[in-house]
Amino acid sequence: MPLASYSLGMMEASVYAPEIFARGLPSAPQPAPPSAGRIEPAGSVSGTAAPLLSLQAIGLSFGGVVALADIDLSVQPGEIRAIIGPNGAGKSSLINVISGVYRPDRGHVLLDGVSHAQVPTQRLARLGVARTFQNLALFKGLSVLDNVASGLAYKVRSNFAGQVLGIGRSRGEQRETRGRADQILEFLDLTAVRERLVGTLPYGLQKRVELARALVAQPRLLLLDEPMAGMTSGEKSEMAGFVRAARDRFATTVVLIEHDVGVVMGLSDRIAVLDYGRKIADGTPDEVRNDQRVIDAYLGVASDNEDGAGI
Ligand SMILES: Nc1ncnc2c1ncn2[C@@H]1O[C@H](COP(=O)(O)OP(=O)(O)OP(=O)(O)O)[C@@H](O)[C@H]1O
Repeated sequence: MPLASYSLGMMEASVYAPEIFARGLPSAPQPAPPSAGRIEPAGSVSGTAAPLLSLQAIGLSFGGVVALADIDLSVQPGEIRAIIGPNGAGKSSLINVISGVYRPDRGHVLLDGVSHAQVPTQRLARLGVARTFQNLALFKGLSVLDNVASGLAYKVRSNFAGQVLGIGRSRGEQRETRGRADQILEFLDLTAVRERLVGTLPYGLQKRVELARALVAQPRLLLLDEPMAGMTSGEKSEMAGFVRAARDRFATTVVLIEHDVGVVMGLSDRIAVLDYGRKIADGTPDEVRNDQRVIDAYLGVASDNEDGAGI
């Protein structure tokens, strides 16, 4: 069986190149994206550029359970790419393979066309990849600002605890980190809750704080694991607007898995559909919506979709 590999090598070289972090946060943040209403279709993404992320023949099993079988996926720079599918289809497994949490049994994950073995989370951040989690992974007893600042902990010399307590190696570092965090808070309309302990915020706002923490490092690739899970329909529209705004503002490539197919259809440039660990469709929202295999896979599971939006 060929060794699985994870491909990030060139990414590492390029992550230190000025163009990635030199994009800079917005000096004058744009107004917050629309908080409700239908999301306009995503802007066009070139299909001819070299993919930022590409999965080749990924296979993953847990004992006798095949979670992923022969999955190919290509993600273009600047694209919002969704992965959907019924329960147990393999979505979480796939995002865990992309983010290096799982090592696939076979296949390759390539970033910028280069392959590496499984990458620890800390190193992923250095390579320009950030993610959010299905179940929030925030420091509930810390402020919103400190949580967002923690998204930059990997790139400063002083450690995170030192920064929070103000005893880090460099006060300048601390100022810069907080300045960046403040800019992202403003961008995501979170400034009003800057000093609140995260655990005291409503769930929808906590999800947005997690997005802020992932975004603060301006990742090239942002992986969102069910970013709208547990939200009301208004909160979902708002979150979708923020994801779109983040892509547009920072040119971040987004890969997301999400149960609410209605939201995904309005937000994504392209959608891959998994069923029983296999990719059964891949295309634009319209192509996917009209694909008979997708319709069949979702028959009988429409109640999973809170809004009953169907496909
Ligand atoms: N850690 C694990 N151990 C054993 N089996 C697992 C594990 N993780 C996933 N599986 C199995 O792999 C298959 C794919 O699961 P996965 O969680 O990736 O699907 P999913 O599409 O994310 O599902 P859901 O929408 O319910 O979260 C399922 O059959 C699941 O039971």
